[in-house]
Amino acid sequence: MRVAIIGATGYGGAELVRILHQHTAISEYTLYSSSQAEVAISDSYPHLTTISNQKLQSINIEEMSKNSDVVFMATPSGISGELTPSFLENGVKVIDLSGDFRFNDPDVYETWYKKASAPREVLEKAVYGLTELNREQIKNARLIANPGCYPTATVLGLFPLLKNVAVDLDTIIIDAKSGVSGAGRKANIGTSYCEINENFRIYKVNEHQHIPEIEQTLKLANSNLGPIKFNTHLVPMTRGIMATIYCKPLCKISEKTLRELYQHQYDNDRFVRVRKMGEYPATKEVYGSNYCDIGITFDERTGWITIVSVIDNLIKGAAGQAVQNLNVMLGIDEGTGLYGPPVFP
Ligand SMILES: NC(=O)C1=CN([C@@H]2O[C@H](COP(=O)(O)OP(=O)(O)OC[C@H]3O[C@@H](n4cnc5c(N)ncnc54)[C@H](OP(=O)(O)O)[C@@H]3O)[C@@H](O)[C@H]2O)C=CC1
Ligand SMILES: CC(=O)N[C@@H](CCC(=O)OP(=O)(O)O)C(=O)O
Repeated sequence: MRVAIIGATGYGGAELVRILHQHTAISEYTLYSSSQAEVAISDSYPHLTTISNQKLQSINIEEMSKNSDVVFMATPSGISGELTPSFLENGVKVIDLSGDFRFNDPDVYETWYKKASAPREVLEKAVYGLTELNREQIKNARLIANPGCYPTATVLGLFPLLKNVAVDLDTIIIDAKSGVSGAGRKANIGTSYCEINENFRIYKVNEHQHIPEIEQTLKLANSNLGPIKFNTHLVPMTRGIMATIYCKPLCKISEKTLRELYQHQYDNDRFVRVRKMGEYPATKEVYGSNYCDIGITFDERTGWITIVSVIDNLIKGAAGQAVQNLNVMLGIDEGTGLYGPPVFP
């Protein structure tokens, strides 16, 4: 299996390098950049010194197609939509970390990403790569749309509830927080130290591009779901996402029943850990790992459910989930290269 990474100089790409380094089934991977060539990746990322001395190569679709079986696109939105159709025509599989292939309807992408969509006929080839929901389809996929970081935490946190419990759908509120690496490595005033440090800020209020992705996926659990209330905050930490989700069930439900329902849903999913009663996960408890940890409770006093779902945005929210999907496509142990425990403290 020959693997290529486009966008290797970004945070998602560098995490792919780190994970593939410890992946027992992948011995060969090549790194591509649109802005640098013949420069070692370890010059951009000294933590990769002696781990990868590979030089970055220029992107050339024909050459890459001869030398690669799978391409990871760790690029900003809009790039994969342009390059992927040619890779697919050349018989190369694509795992896209961007939002370019996540929607069934091109108009939705164009409305929320404010960019031209990939053609509808290529969108139709894409399988949404939330491994826990779509494992069977991923096995035979040629194009994976790796989910967004917030949708990963949110959907894993809400799906079992919406599928199994009658909930007042108008009451669902998703309050999400992210570390700054979610914004990528490129320089930006909004993510500079002085703007982030000792600060806590809401952003993209009511217009985050992950809103339609969450709606589209959660409608598979309950087709009556309407527009969701979802907002995002930037937290002065490097990695991690916490989605705190509130909603009101239509009838009383015990905390024990709720937990059993979640445990049943994720029984065969080694990367989702449902916490014991009264325990709520913190982002550091999944830091550097492919886990999504979920805590859930029902408040007898108010009749509301609270769900807390945490991931590492760069791992389960991006590079880790992308490798999990690669493993499923290869028909090998889904956790290959991903068994590293969280780094704590
Ligand atoms: N950061 C996160 O937590 C998550 C990110 N994502 C998505 O994954 C993708 C990568 O994110 P991230 O690694 O954080 O982003 P970064 O900004 O850190 O890196 C993106 C990389 O894309 C490359 N690139 C830029 N323009 C082009 C171009 N025109 N053609 C080819 N390559 C280009 C750049 O490398 P070079 O200049 O060397 O070509 C750059 O290093 C994005 O779509 C992001 O939204 C998804 C989930 C979580
Ligand atoms: C902290 C931060 O800025 N996070 C980014 C995550 C972007 C992302 O992953 O975008 P796509 O999934 O659409 O590719 C954001 O909120 O836009």
